[in-house]
Amino acid sequence: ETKKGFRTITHSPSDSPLILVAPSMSRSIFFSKIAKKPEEIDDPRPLEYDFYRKSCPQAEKIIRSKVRSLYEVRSDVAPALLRLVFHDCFIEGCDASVLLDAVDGIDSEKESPPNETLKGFDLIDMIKSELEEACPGVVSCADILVLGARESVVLAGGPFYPLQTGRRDSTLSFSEVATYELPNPQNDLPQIVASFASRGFNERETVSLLGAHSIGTIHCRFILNRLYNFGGTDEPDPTLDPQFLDLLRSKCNDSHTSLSPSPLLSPSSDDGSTSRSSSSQEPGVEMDYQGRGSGFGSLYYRGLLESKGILYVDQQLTAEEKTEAWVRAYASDDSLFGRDFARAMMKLSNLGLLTGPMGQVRISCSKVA
Ligand code: HEM
Ligand SMILES: [Ca+2]
Repeated sequence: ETKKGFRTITHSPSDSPLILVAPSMSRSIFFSKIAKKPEEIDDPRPLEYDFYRKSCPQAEKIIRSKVRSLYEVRSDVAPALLRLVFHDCFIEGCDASVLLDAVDGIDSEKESPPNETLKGFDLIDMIKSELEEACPGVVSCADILVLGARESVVLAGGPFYPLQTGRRDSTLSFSEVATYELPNPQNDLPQIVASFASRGFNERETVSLLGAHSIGTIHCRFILNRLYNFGGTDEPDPTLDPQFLDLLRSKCNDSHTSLSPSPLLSPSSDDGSTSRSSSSQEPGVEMDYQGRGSGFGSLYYRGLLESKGILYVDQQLTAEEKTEAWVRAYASDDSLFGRDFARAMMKLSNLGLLTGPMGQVRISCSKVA
């Protein structure tokens, strides 16, 4: 129905009167500015599938192929990008806040103690620079993070999951929040459950997300106390399988204790002995320590059932029946794990949405535009 160049649109059966919209107005502007129900007026624009289809049609393809080509030459690409998205999304949502550098003496999340060993910032920069060449100023760092992590999961043998895009980048870094709200590897089960519940994840989702610990490396500093001096006892963690204890001790020997004076016993204190640049030389244990090849998920959970969890926090998943039941389920059913992990990753990737007109699209992911 046309009336002097205006289309008449009824946007919902119950809504009246009709609203006149100029044909040139984009659908998104129309829906975000005019057609919202009163209680939704301040809501941000929702994410969309292939948000960049007009503004940068190659965006998702560029991200996919760049992650793949980096992965071919560097095996640590997948774990680095997967961990990065968790540390971003868990703190004030998926807004690339974790990527910002400190400025003018204001601390950055990057430098907060739980993020000291985060890797992959250089990878994000490489992906971003290709996108900037193709379509300057269009693709957000927050979208690069979630899409890069999805590609990493697939490359590591995990499930594909659909993701919408259109996230925008924060102008703030939340260093204090990261310090206190990122889970700690020494947390016990009630602490883990409470921490994930605060972000909307139930126990089943929490157990499935920890399946991310199927890939990557754990630096010795995170497990030394379990191996040599558990809870100040001068003894190892009694719940560790004895043979596995020997294997871990062979990779992380006692002399490391004096090299890195247990940041874990005082988790939130920065003892200054650990910098990102040195962590790559630090000894560690491969999550896939037996080199059993691909097996994203089930091998991790089977390890837990054999008391071979590497981090204390991993082994805690078997501490109570309610979560152990999910560990058992995932250990024996790959496709159940794949479905649950995919769904939980989608949920993680949509935490705390920052969409237009809020936030910005950074040009360099480490700096506010
Ligand atoms: C209770 C929750 C969690 C705790 C306490 C935790 C803690 C840790 C710690 C201490 C490391 C070793 C870091 C290092 O040695 O440099 C690690 C590695 C890793 N974490 Fe988690 N994590 C948790 C949940 C998650 C989740 C939900 C994901 C992703 C969905 C994830 C992904 C990873 C990955 C991929 C690595 C390997 C990183 C690499 O090799 O570069 N973690 N985590
Ligand atoms: Ca964030």
